[in-house]
Amino acid sequence: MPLSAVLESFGIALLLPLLQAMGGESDQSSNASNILGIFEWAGISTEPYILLSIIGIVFATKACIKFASEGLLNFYTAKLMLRLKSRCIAGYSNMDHAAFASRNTGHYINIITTQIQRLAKSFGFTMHMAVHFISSLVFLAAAAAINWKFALVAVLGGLAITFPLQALNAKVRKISRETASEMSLLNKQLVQVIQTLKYLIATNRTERFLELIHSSCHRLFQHQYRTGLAHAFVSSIREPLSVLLVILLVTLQVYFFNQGLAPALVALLLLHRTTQAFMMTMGEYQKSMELSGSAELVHQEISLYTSNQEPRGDEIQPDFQASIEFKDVTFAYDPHEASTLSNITLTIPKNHTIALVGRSGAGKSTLADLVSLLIRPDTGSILIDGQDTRNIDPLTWRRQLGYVCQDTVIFDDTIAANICLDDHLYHHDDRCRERVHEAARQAFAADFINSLPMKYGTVVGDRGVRLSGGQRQRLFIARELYNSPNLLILDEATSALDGEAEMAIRESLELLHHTVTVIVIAHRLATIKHADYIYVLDNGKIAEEGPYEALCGEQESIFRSMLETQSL
Ligand SMILES: Nc1ncnc2c1ncn2[C@@H]1O[C@H](COP(=O)(O)OP(=O)(O)OP(=O)(O)O)[C@@H](O)[C@H]1O
Repeated sequence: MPLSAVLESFGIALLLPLLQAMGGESDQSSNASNILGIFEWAGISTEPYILLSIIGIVFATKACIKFASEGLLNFYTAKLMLRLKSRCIAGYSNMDHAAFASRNTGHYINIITTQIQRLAKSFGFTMHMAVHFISSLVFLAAAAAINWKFALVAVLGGLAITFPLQALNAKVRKISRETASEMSLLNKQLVQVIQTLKYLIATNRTERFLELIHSSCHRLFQHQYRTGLAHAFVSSIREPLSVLLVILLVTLQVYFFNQGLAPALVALLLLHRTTQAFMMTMGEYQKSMELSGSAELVHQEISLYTSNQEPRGDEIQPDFQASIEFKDVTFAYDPHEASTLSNITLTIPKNHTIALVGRSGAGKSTLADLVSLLIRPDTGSILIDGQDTRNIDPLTWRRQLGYVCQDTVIFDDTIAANICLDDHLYHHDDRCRERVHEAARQAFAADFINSLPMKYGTVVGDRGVRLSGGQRQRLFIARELYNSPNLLILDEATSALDGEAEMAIRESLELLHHTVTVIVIAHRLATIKHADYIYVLDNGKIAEEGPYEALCGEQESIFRSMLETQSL
């Protein structure tokens, strides 16, 4: 793009011999002679109509270069956005679970959708700024070649206006940071309200949350208004400053310099372009400052996920042939607080069903998260087939797991896609279709699916909003069974089901007995009656353990009191 400034300067400089010829100045300035000399050397006629045609060609070429360079810049801006989005998504998906869970959904949506887009825009403004700055130097150099005194005055004038604008830019930068974090807050509140809207409307509690959203929008409006004002200020002073410089130079020309009219006019024209290019540099700088908060936020985010990548012990890819062992495992979510799990030692033999029971908050789900390697022990070790999980590739391990967690995970897609995660495969692969139907039968979901108007093609809505709680749980179980896992973790997997449905699923799962390893977490003790071995957790420790019948025989035990409260 500076090439277009070179061309424009050349085009303007060509006016010098033209004006001198038209004004009848017989004694041409040395600059005009130099320009004409170049033409004569190249064998090009210096007739006025030839000069005018060349000026036309120069400006047309400049327009083509501008079009091509803008196109290229847009391409690289879009590419930058694409790469950043892909890198962030990949970075988040490989992030340590605890670090990922420390931020809310709104924050991640804000980074990936809005902040990266703003950063890419800021990149575009920075590139424009560099181009305008170089162009202003080119115009200035051309003006200096024609009239160095004018150019010197223009440089001094430019420096004088730069300093006051710096203070304005610092302010814009501060507002930009505030805008970026306000956007995160607004997204967080929006996601929260949208996810809980049904409850909020049903209990008439929308007002408080809408107020929060409204005040966040209001703060954003103020930030936007203030940056807009600063931007308007810089763009509106561009013209008067340029004209002021021209007036100053004309005054100097008349009273002090007293040079030929044609060089003075051409130098003025070039300096006018210099001022404009310089003010555009300032304008683009300010626009990029308006978005600098987003660039800082994305940069922080990249550092955060880079330094919180999940540990990968890639050497060993476990096949799970024998057992999972916990050896004196201790874990705390917060290193400054008491441990959530302490001195856990247990063994889960392959193809056995193990149950974890205990009061709410005892640490059962935390233990399941340790098994899936979502979190890692602070002390002690977890071994799979005798291999320390620190050396194990977590992805290979997780591929063998089925995990029905408490928060039912349903995608806004068809029933079939919710089970096999690939609607196309379901429709084009008979084997896949059979497996989907089989998994639905095992999860006691086939009947309700077949009663739906579109059966397996029914779209279930956002988080399965068009299904009942029990239907969602059965669909979730069907997905995990479809994958034929080696280890199935069922964390309150049947809590939303009626007695009949729970019994049916239990019977289905009993068919898997001794073919799949199962960890069942349940409050209803009837659910775990057929487990091979039961661990009772209390306050993060294993308080009792043994087979169901043995635990039933204990007096004054936690298990016993749970049995009594459930009248079993
Ligand atoms: N992501 C987390 N960050 C911080 N603390 C957590 C987190 N998840 C759980 N906890 C805390 O760890 C403790 C054990 O939680 P956990 O979910 O393992 O209990 P649980 O036995 O499964 O309970 P429930 O039966 O109610 O599901 C609780 O005190 C809980 O507040």
